Amino acid sequence: MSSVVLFSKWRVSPRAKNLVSLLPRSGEWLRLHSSSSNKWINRQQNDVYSKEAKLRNLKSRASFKLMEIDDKYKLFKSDVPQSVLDLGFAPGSWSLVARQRTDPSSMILGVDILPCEPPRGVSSLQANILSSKTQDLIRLYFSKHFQVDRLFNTHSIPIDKDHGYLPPRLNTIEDTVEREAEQDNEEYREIFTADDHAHTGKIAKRPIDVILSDMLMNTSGVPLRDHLLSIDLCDAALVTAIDLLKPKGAFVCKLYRGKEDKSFEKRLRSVFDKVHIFKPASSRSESKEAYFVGLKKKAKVDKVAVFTS
Ligand SMILES: C[S@@+](CC[C@H](N)C(=O)[O-])C[C@H]1O[C@@H](n2cnc3c(N)ncnc32)[C@H](O)[C@@H]1O
Repeated sequence: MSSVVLFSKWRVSPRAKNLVSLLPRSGEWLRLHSSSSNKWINRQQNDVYSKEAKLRNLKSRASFKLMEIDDKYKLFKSDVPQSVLDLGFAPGSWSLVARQRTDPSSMILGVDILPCEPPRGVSSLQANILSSKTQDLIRLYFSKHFQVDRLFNTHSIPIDKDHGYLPPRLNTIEDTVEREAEQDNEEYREIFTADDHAHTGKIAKRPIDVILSDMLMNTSGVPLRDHLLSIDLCDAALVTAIDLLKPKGAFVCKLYRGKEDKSFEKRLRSVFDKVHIFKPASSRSESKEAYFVGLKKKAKVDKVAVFTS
């Protein structure tokens, strides 16, 4: 029996008929959709920050938020190389500001769950920050003298007693050289040259100077849901900061505000000596977003205590 015959036997129930009558005709869908898009376009066109971003060839008005944060809290240094991690970097406005405001030999890595071409001079990783494997890849990028064992399963790493979580169980160049005779070298992928290692001398356990997070999923319009999802992303960024940010390092994190603000602020205070909540002038006043800034990361942080006390 063909599907056409089946379809011809289909009857619309009285209840379904009522529902169908509630649906707008196709032109109305179109009008609804186009009126909200028009609103968005008008708002963008009349917005001074959007105009300025266009004039200055910036990717988006979001650049100004980071500029304001940096003007106030001095995150970037133009005279010493820094390592900067930009979480939720797409489309790249913040990474571009970091690139422009840091020393040219700084390392900047953008991470986003979406595929995105990074700005020139910025590296990128397409990954979900909520996956622990992502942290390993970030560590690998900044610890440039490490080599990664291709067969290494990051999910089976034992917990490190020293600082709580994933230890850098990646192979150093010396380890690999020693084992070269007995192992097939094809199992290892060299990320950078041995010269980098000789130059740097020591392997930094926590290699990052500044961690930025502007992560947010599309808001649903249900404030509590959006707030709790935002808290999850902020906590993931904070875990990354506890594990990978240098002592005295700086942290910036966007939070869609709500009832959990205070507890997140408390966690931040147990990791950083100074904590500020900042709403840049370039952030729309009707938006529930604010930026939580942590400065001077403490030298010793007990991650379990941060999340349990
Ligand atoms: C507001 S946009 C960031 C804008 C960016 N700071 C800029 O200036 O161009 C938020 C980004 O967070 C990313 N994001 C959301 N959840 C994420 C997750 N779990 N892991 C990685 N990125 C995520 C989104 O894909 C989105 O690109």
